[in-house]
Formats: sequence, C-alpha cells, structure tokens
Amino acid sequence: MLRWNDWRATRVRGRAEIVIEFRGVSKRFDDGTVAVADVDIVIPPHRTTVFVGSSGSGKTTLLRMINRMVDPTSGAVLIDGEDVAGVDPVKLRRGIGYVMQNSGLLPHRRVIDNVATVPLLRGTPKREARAHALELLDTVGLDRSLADRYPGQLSGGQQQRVGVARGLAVDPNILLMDEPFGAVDPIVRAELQQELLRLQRDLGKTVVFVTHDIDEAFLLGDQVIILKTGGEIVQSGTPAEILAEPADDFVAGFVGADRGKRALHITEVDGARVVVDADGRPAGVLAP
Ligand SMILES: Nc1ncnc2c1ncn2[C@@H]1O[C@H](COP(=O)(O)OP(=O)(O)OP(=O)(O)O)[C@@H](O)[C@H]1O
Repeated sequence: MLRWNDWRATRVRGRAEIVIEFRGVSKRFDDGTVAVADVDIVIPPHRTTVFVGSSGSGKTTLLRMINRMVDPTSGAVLIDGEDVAGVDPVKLRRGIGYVMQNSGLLPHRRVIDNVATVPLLRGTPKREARAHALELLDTVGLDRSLADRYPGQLSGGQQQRVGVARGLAVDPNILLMDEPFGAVDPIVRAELQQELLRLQRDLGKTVVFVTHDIDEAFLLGDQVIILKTGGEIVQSGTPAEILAEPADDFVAGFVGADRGKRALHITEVDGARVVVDADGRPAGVLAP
C-alpha cells in the first residue's frame, strides 16, 4: 500500500502530477461565519479523497470551491497548477462532474435527457449525446429500459445512479460528490458504495467525496480528511494511518475508538486489510 507520506515524497521528487491543491484557503461568509479556516490540501489524481466531519464543518464549502460555486475569501484553489479564480466558472463546471444529495435531477426531463444535459450544452450532437447517455446507464448499472422514465418514476437508489451517470457525462477528470448516498436506505447505500468502488477501479477519476459518515469515508477514501466545526483539518491520511494513530481525542471519538460498540479496528483476512467494528462485523476493505 502506498502510504500518504510516500505519495508526498514522490510528489516532491516531481514524479506525481498534482490535480487539486488548496493553498491557505479560508472562507468567511458575509454574515461573518467562518466555514473554512486556512486549509492546505493536496488531492492526488485518480484517487478518492473524502472530506468527513460533523454538520457545519465546511465540507460542502470546500467541495464547491473546486468548481467555483463558492470562491475563497483568501488563499487559492489550483487545478493542475492553475488558480481556478482565473477560470470562467461556467467553463470550469462543464469539465468537472458534480453529483449531489437527492441526485439533483430535473424532474420534468426524462432520465436520458438528464444524463445528456451538459454534453448537449457543450454542443455535442443530440444523437451522439443520447447514445453516450445510454452507455453511461450501463456504466452505473441501470437498465436501458429506464431511459425514458422521469426521475419521479425511479427509486431513490436508481435516481442516485442517474445522478452519477450525469456527473460522468462530460467525461470529467474530476468528479465531485456531495453526500451522494445520504438519502437512501442502508442496503441501497451499501450497494451504491460498492458500485462506486467498482467504477473507480474501472475509470480512475479524481473523486472528491463529502460525507458525515466515517465508515463511508474509510470504505471509499484513499485519502481521508477529517474536519471539525470552523472548517479546520484535524487529521488527514489513509484510513489505515488514521485508524492506527488518531491525531487527538476529537479524531479518536469520531473514528469510534471510545464509542464502544462501533469501535473500528483493522484486521487481516485472506491477505486483505479489513476494517471491522467491535462485534467483528466488517465495515469495509482497505485499498491494497
Ligand atoms: N451562504 C452561506 N452564508 C452564510 N453561512 C454559510 C453559507 N453557506 C454555508 N454557511 C455556513 O458555513 C458553515 C459550513 O457549511 P458547510 O455547508 O460547508 O458545512 P458541511 O460540513 O457541508 O455541513 P453539512 O454536513 O451539514 O452539509 C456552516 O456553519 C454554514 O452554516
């Protein structure tokens, strides 16, 4: 397994490309709320980085700074070394996939048209955009027979899959996912998580994922960034690094070290590193 510090070292030697970087980024909203306080984050390519923290810890604000739905008050967000502040927001967003909670689908447009919306805006011919949209339904594990339905005629899990297909429709290098599985029941949620892991193995996007669920963060994240109220980073690293050495009592509490039943730890099963809770139930498998 590549440890986070090793990755940083390869970067210093100039071998790894940087995709997204937050440099000294803060965000104070007009009413004085400090949502993000002086954060530095490096998000590597082709991996999943998860922002996790309790409500109001600045996760969504951070995510939205990547595609300029929110601009920092100070500091800079860079993509491939370029400050996004200098990039037209509309252009920027057309190259970055965005999947939100409750899928964000347009209710009066059919599934296929929802998926094809952004490519059509970008000038892709209609026939081509629709053909690609059908392929994307395959990609996210949806039957093509659902293409002509309206979002209201789908289950919550199916709607979320359409949301993911729509996020992928512009073939973005970067996919932003804001609590995408927050509104579905635990069984469907587990299915969607597995689908995302499969997709990531096949597609290797740079995924930035927001959740308040630490189990989900450890399952999906190659890098996990734990935030606390006021938008401060309390710890970042691989799930294994964080589990092995929680930085402080806040992280230990959040991870579950002192939460009795849900306490997580790592064990090895058939050569794979598995996160299990105190009852021995697996909560996820760590990436090799
Ligand atoms: N437009 C805004 N104006 C003022 N304050 C805002 C605005 N947007 C967010 N905030 C505040 O900034 C802080 C961080 O909000 P943010 O949505 O980033 O948190 P979060 O970690 O994503 O929370 P949640 O898990 O509840 O979605 C909160 O205190 C929130 O109330």
